[in-house]
Amino acid sequence: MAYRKIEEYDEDVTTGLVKNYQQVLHLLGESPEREGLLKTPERLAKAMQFATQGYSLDAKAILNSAKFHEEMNEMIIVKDIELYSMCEHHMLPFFGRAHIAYIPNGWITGLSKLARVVDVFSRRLQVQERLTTQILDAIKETLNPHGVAVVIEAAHLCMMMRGVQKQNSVTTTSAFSGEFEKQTTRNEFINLIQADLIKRR
Ligand SMILES: Nc1nc2c(ncn2[C@@H]2O[C@H](COP(=O)(O)OP(=O)(O)OP(=O)(O)O)[C@@H](O)[C@H]2O)c(=O)[nH]1
Ligand SMILES: [Zn+2]
Repeated sequence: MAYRKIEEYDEDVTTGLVKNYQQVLHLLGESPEREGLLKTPERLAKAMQFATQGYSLDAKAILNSAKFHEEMNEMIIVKDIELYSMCEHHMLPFFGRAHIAYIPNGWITGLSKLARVVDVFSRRLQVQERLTTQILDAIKETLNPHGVAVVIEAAHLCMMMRGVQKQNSVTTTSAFSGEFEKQTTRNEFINLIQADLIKRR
């Protein structure tokens, strides 16, 4: 199933998580019975299922669901796709933006599908490096383009609110295939994602 309505939370998973989160609250010195916390285990159970729904989504099915034949051989870029993921080491959020480009080879996909693929792989326990290559591989394997480029810039809460406590560091990861392994193509992509052609808010 390519799409899943997020209202459909798994009852068994929710029940299991609720029990465990009650215990977590207790171990952290809280009273799960106090008014403000009564529904917190259930809310958290649903929030975590939302944040990990990517496991049940199929990136290739999503890209294939709007795959069109088109003779176009220029670079297509969708940039500034916001993403929220969780690092697999601390289960704390990391968030930022993905920039994706590909050069078609007879097939294009719906632009929104590229953003959906970012969600499919973000909504899991991740490291930023793997997130970057998984997005690239899904596009490469589905569209067989002349090349794919993915750049992700993100801030990691595990480096901000705890641990090394650096508030301003940004991590950039990139993955390139095919034509984007050439310096000139890569530079064109980098220049275009840095350009502000449309004035934003
Ligand atoms: N490569 C990579 N590392 C990440 C990512 N997210 C978090 N980390 C790092 O995972 C590492 C885990 O290191 P450990 O030493 O096992 O954990 P820790 O004792 O909590 O480390 P500190 O965060 O340095 O306090 C840390 O250096 C994190 O910054 C990611 O997306 N990619
Ligand atoms: Zn972390």
